Amino acid sequence: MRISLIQLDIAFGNPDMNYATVANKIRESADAAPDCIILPELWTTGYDLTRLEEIGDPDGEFTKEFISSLAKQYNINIVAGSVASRNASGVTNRMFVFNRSGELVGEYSKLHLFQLMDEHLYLQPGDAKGLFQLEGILCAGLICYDIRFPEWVRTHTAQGAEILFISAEWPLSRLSHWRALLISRAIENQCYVVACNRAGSDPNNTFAGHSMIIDPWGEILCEASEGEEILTGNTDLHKVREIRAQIPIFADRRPDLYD
Ligand SMILES: NC(=O)CCC(=O)C(=O)O
Repeated sequence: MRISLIQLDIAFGNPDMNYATVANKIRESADAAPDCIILPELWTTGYDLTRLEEIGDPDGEFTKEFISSLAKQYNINIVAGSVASRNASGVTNRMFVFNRSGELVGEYSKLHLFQLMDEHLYLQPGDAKGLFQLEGILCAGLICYDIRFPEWVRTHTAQGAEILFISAEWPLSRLSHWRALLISRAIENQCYVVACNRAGSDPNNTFAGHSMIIDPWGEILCEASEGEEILTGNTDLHKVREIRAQIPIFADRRPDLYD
């Protein structure tokens, strides 16, 4: 699968501007003929958390229609990062995944809320895994802080996920953690890690960029710089199967003793 990661700056609290930017970036990405595109976390609003009741997308409906039509128009699978999706019980940080026909094939709400950026004050946590199929490949969607929870990531790969799609707004001050955690998740799960971060700053943070694709041996196949960039790379699923056969960690696990 050929994948483009759209590492963009996000206009703080300005969904209209962000939808327009994303439509342009997806059009631009299509030139590299990717099978799949991924966007960063909370790309419609950024971390304008105090205004999410006002600017969050009701049930994610506008975002779903918007992304579905772009997926169809360009014949590309889209892992649509995450958006603030609001309903009667609150706002979730929610990822939507569309296939080339514009069908919704996956949804995931961020499970672990990041207190350092006040998420626990404004967001409701998810309660379900982020597994979905794209082009016959079992994939998992995760959001930013989730990568600090290897036990959560493992529940997806133990069920067979071969590509982890991670959308993030990860600050520059912890860039070393971002890189180390992503490489670790790839090695320990023997899977591809496709991690799309944002660029730029908001009133509270400067973000790291450094989106990347990591192979199941832990090698970084491509890595963006700090600024806005569209990064494209290829995954080869044979590599996942070869490494899982060579070092059979899933067969050798002892989950009966892990609690
Ligand atoms: N948006 C996030 O979840 C940020 C997570 C983060 O920065 C971390 O260090 O973890």
